[in-house]
Amino acid sequence: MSVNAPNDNVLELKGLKVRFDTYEGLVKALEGVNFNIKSKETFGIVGETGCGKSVTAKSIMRLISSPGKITDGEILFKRENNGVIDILELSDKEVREIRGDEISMIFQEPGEALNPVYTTGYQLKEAILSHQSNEFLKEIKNEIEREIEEEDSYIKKKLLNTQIKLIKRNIKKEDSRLTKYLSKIPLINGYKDKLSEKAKEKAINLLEDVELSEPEEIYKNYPHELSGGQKQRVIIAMALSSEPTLLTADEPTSSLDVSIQSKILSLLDELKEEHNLSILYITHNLGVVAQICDRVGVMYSGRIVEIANVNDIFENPLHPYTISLIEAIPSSEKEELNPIGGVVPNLVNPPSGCRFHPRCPRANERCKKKRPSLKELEKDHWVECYHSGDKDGELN
Ligand SMILES: Nc1ncnc2c1ncn2[C@@H]1O[C@H](COP(=O)(O)OP(=O)(O)OP(=O)(O)O)[C@@H](O)[C@H]1O
Repeated sequence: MSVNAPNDNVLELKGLKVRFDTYEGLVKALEGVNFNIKSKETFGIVGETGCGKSVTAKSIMRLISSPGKITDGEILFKRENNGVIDILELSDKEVREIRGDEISMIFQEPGEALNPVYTTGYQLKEAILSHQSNEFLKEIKNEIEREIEEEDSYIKKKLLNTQIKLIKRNIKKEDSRLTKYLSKIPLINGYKDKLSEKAKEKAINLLEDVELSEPEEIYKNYPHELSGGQKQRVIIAMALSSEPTLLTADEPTSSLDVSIQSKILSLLDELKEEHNLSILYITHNLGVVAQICDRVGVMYSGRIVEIANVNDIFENPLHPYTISLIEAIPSSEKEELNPIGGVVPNLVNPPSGCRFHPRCPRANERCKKKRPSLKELEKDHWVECYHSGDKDGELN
């Protein structure tokens, strides 16, 4: 299904709601999330633990499983052919075609995403072949056709022609007994080695792209032989192997030490340019937001409460929650983090009206009764607060 939304957005979330049916009651995890990601930008989602960052990322990939359910909203995604689809309207098969292909993801724990039993090279090659084997098979077919033109031996020509027939069957994913049988005959399955060589070549290039020195060595290593930073670079290489349009990154550096974290962020920034990527970057760390994001959405208790360019968020925060988050950053390494007063709301019985009102220094009766809507108070600066922009008045 194609939806018309002609603009520069790669992704647009509209009114997304997610619920978890638990023994404690219905967890209202996302309560109408709205934001967009433009082509080739890094959009950050920042907020305290439990506010709904990961649930948002998982919803985009349709990875919310029982007891969770997406109950409302739209997730509009601009495909490589420029058609816009609502991910929530797709069949499971259609979603699988997009997930890990046009939309890739990297997660917090690099170790968990790699299989300890296989070498990194094998895993990377498999990832490449799962998306690109047809492209490689077509290249190999053309190469064999050129070989046939130069070949004098009748028998060799015959064998090469049989290889071409087999390649065509593989491109069409014909899984017949004949295909399986022919694929086992050494004289006509030479294309398999060529396919493997092409995937290896691409894997080594990707390992170079993610700036791993000695990529040939890394290719042969098992995951346990790599450091945390090296593993995360391999994961990024795997995520890029399908040449995605959108990369979702859920706290991918939080388990790494600070200097490696910073290098990975710089790498992602470079890769965004080289690979024409848009990135959704999820973090609870405003320092990370400052380093990597172009725009940011501040999330509180299942709502995006402020969206702005990264400079505006730091220099002119308008929502009282964003202001508290920024004030919580210690001004020197010696200083402790200043925690935000109050507690993160219970999502089974969330506060009425604006969910931040119990912790907000500016809350009044109106905030308790009715939730404000997200409004553009300054150019490209959206805020969901009755008091933002004017310390005394009520603008919204
Ligand atoms: N499988 C689940 N079952 C029940 N509730 C869930 C489940 N997954 C998430 N939730 C609820 O959804 C809310 C949002 O969770 P989410 O993982 O998105 O938070 P987060 O902002 O990513 O936090 P963190 O930074 O700690 O990862 C949580 O408060 C939790 O109550």
